Amino acid sequence: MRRPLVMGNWKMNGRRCTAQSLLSAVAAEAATFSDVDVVVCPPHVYLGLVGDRLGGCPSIACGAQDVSAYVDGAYTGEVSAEMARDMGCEFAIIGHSERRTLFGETDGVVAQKFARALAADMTPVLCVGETAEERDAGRTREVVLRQIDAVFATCGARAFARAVVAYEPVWAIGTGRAASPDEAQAVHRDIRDAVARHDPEAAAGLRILYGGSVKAQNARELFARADIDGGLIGGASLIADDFVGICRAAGSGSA
Ligand SMILES: O=C(CO)COP(=O)(O)O
Repeated sequence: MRRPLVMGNWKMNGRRCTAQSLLSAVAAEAATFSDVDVVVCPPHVYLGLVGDRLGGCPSIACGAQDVSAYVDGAYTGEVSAEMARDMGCEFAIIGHSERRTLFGETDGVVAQKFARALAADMTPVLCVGETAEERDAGRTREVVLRQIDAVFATCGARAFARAVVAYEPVWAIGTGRAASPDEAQAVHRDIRDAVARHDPEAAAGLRILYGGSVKAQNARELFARADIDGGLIGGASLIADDFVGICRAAGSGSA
């Protein structure tokens, strides 16, 4: 019922030439994952280039890694949701743990950005997840639900009617240590139940991605779980063969 979604978050990596060759290699294989929605999220400065390149490949969409909490105005260095939308972005990653920890984004700021993405007619991809310390203290559920609730508080009960959630345990990002399929599934279930308490219809259709050390080797087992609807991929999204393998693993075709 929920169409699988795989997103590549390039983070602050690449140059024009590597972006072009990566996109060409992924686009050339697009027919092998035609039952999966695929989105690439380059650094803002390369959005135009990526948009131009994807013009010939309608099955791969473009997303922003972040948007400003403000609308257009005197905010030096910021990029508004409206600008990202104007450059062809259909999705916006919101509240990635690197933004939360390295750039001090609070739940309140994250909720504001989520609202801006919606207002700009983009699909916000809300990242949630606990740190290693929080996990060790048995606080995973509490932390993740607090992050979800902050968005409901700002955006209202229908906040997730057109949105995606990405569960990215902080301890799994870039460490080579992914959550086990069972562990991830349990958190995804908690997230869907939490959304259902406000909006049962949105919860049923909500795509919940898993992120954190997803590779072509572990993707299929993760995506096979009932509430894992795809992945948000960091490092492996920079390597064409790996990213293509993950996209195929999300679909019904063979890897
Ligand atoms: O942070 C991530 C995607 O947003 C995950 O990164 P890795 O896939 O490199 O662990």
